[in-house]
Amino acid sequence: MAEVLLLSDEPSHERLLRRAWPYMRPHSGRLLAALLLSLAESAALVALAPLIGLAVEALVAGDRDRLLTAVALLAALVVAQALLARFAASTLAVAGENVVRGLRERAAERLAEAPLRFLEAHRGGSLLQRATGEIAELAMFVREALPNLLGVTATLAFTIVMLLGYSWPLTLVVVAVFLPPALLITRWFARGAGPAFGAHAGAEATMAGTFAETLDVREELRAVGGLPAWMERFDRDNLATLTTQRRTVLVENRIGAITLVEGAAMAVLLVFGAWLAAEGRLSVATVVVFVLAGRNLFEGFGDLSQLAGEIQTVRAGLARLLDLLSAGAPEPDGVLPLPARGELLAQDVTFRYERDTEVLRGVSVRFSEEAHAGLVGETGSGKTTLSKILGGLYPPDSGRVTFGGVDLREASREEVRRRIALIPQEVHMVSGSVADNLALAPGEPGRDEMEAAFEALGITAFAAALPQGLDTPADDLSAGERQILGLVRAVLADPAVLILDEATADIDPVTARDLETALARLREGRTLIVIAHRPATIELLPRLVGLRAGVLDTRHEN
Ligand SMILES: Nc1ncnc2c1ncn2[C@@H]1O[C@H](COP(=O)(O)OP(=O)(O)OP(=O)(O)O)[C@@H](O)[C@H]1O
Repeated sequence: MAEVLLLSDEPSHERLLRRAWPYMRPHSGRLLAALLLSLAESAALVALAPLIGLAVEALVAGDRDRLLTAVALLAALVVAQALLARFAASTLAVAGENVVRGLRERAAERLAEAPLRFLEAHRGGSLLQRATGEIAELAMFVREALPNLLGVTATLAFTIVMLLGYSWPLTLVVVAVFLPPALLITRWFARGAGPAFGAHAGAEATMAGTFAETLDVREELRAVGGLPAWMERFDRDNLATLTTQRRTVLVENRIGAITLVEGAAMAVLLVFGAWLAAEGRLSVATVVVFVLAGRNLFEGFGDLSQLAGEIQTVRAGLARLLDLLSAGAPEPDGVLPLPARGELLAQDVTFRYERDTEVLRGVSVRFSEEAHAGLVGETGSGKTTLSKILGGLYPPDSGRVTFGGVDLREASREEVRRRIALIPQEVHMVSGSVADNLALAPGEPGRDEMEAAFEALGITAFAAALPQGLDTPADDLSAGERQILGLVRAVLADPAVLILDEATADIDPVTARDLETALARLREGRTLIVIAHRPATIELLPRLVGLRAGVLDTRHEN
């Protein structure tokens, strides 16, 4: 099987920032401005304590002028700090939201362009969770926690530098009492956090997958009475989510131990500071500065630890999102043009959806220009798979498919779509009107072209009978009507080859006639390959290609 990169349930958290940088680079100017504003805000916050110290000194010395100056500066600094905090937060939020928007666009692009095998290998809901849930988490973090994170980190660094300037022995004692145990606790937290938060994100994605599947298989579940068994499975997924969440709470609680260390460090600061002051080695004002700044220090570290839980959640989400962005890379597009008409040839094609099960083995078949043929065989023999490979939707694992002598893998996807139209048994419509769906044809045709296509296929009566014409909601159409629209969409692209998986769903006689009329017109001057289920269709085809358990069945060669 062609290698498909699979998403990991708990992707690596290594070098996350470096891996995310390409998505941040376009907004680096604003991010830098936000960083500078944040640094300025932190500097203003840290400067409050020394200013209060100055005021205390002036008060003790009875110096009224100095006291007034210190108070005026304090007032100015408080206002400046508040303004800077506001600007920093809003600039960072805008920059962060732009980064998140870019990530969202890339994720949507990836899902739209990812190799079909990649999409098939994963549950739709879990991919959706990565592309939406993880991004929503990231957006929330950017808006609410990131400004705080930057501010607190800078405040901590500035506070330590400032305190060293006042009294390095007292600073060292405080740092020595506080920092080692606080760091040990943080490490203890971080060690458990990666796996705990990663497992929780994985469990949530599994549950999202089950949720999405519930909607996909709703009719089958009700028809076979499978709801109780399905709900049991959902309950299991739900319980797994709860269990992993409990683990994250336990890990988060580890960080609470820092408050004990905070208390001990403050006590040491007071006792040692008072002793130094009593010895005359420190002024009372300096002790006041230490007590005020010490609070900044401890609270800042406490805030950082609180944020650590959110950081871990967002790291797990970011890792899963980056995993999606790197794993779901589209197959490289070819560059060669395809001739307007030509022979379609499969040579020794082998294909597996999953490892070890060969669905097609050494299939070689030739469809000359304008040939009409039917693909027949028992259910599961590989007809649909061969049609998708002939249509260039999946590359074969070995062998090749050529059109007009050009390997489809080397041709541009756009050219392949224009030359070979594939109409599946069940044509899915996107939400919107008939016109919205026809507009998906190559070249984005307008309404005039759509009407001309109905006429060319001889089914203007079909178009006229649609309740709201081209504005009829596509959801309201039957399987047969959707397949007719598939043919109309095909004629809009004017393909050289038409591959039709004949609808097996019950089609009313009027729709069946319209379908036959459209097909009869459409086949003129083109290669037509029909996966034929109805004897009436098989009879009309001059050649049959048979498949049996993934190999050509020569009994049908005529
Ligand atoms: N997306 C898929 N992932 C894994 N296996 C698949 C997938 N699609 C088809 N298969 C398997 O490949 C084999 C061939 O399926 P395929 O649909 O090509 O047969 P078919 O002849 O078209 O059958 P039918 O007439 O019922 O549509 C079957 O065993 C099927 O279970």
